Amino acid sequence: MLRSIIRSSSVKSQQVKQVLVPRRGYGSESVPERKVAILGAAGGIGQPLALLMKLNPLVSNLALYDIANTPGVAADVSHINTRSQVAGYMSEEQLGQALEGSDIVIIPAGVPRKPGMTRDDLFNINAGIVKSLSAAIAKYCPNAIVNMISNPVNSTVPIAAEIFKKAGTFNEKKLFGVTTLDVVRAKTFYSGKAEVPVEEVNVPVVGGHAGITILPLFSQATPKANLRDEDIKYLTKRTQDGGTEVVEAKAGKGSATLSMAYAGAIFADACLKGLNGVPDVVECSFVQSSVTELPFFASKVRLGKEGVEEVLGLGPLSEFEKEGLELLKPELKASIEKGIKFANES
Ligand SMILES: NC(=O)C1=CN([C@@H]2O[C@H](COP(=O)(O)OP(=O)(O)OC[C@H]3O[C@@H](n4cnc5c(N)ncnc54)[C@H](O)[C@@H]3O)[C@@H](O)[C@H]2O)C=CC1
Ligand SMILES: O=C([O-])CC(=O)C(=O)O
Repeated sequence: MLRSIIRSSSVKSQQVKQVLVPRRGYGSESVPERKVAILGAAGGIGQPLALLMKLNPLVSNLALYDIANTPGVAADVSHINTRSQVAGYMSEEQLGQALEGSDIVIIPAGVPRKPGMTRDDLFNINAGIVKSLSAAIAKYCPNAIVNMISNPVNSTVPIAAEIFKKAGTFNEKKLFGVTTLDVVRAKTFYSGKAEVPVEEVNVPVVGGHAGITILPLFSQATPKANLRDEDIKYLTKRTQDGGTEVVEAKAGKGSATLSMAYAGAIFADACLKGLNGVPDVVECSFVQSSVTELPFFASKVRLGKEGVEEVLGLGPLSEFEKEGLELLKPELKASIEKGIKFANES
């Protein structure tokens, strides 16, 4: 069995060291060493995400962990001539090594949906996976930022929070549910309808990451466009059903992987920039929140050296968005409570 750790070259000390890395677009100022671990790195999301993180000049060490197939993925990615050292880890006894010294842990481990399933239908399998990975994070890299991709995000983030609380390591500034794909979709769909250049579009998406809990705020979308109410309704529904659109198109072969890897890489890059002290890095994410009465909620978050610097409010909402907000609360509350209960009972 392939159990050996694959390294492109030996992984250096995990201490944060300042090194001079001149990169186009990043200036030639010193860039600290940053270790990023991906758990579930050999999966549909994990592989392209590993590729994209290997291309990120802010990463110095890339640890790829999965229960199967990581040596091949790590060997493959490690040949790319970019800054980071790549190491592959497989089997539970190597999980500690994969995690140690990590600044950011990205978790796309778990099963994806098939047609006809909701994200909550994944709870029975993925809740246990997230629970055991969170326990390992608490043990081996308690100060790392965690980017949770595994579904149902509305429950897996509360599970991780409870496991960290039990271990005495919970830091609400460092736990993020990745909802960036909802923003990516909202931007793409808005650009098409509003006929504005997609690279200029900004749309906040708040709430959670499942069905009606996904609430895009098209009233705040820029560049402004005078869309009709029926267009806003259509865009909202399409954003909420974006995941299902891909699940159905893949017809049993999984859910969004490539667009998710892109979204995961965008969000991890934002976290790295925040850690490195780049000012005004703002992304939407599902975090511990007092923006509503719910304990976790997705909204715009300013990222800084300690993770969350500020959870931003919702801003002015249209009547349609206010209705959507009230409609989503019971479902999101139930999903959060389900996660908390699971973490504390099992
Ligand atoms: N947050 C979001 O916006 C999105 C979340 N997802 C979710 O991401 C998750 C992964 O999706 P895919 O990559 O398409 O699935 P996949 O089945 O292709 O890959 C999952 C990987 O996780 C690994 N894995 C399973 N148990 C593990 C464990 N205990 N430790 C480490 N690795 C483990 C598997 O070996 C596999 O390689 C699913 O739960 C999916 O619903 C998918 C798309 C968007
Ligand atoms: O829909 C799914 O199951 C995967 C997902 O979260 C998404 O694509 O937004």
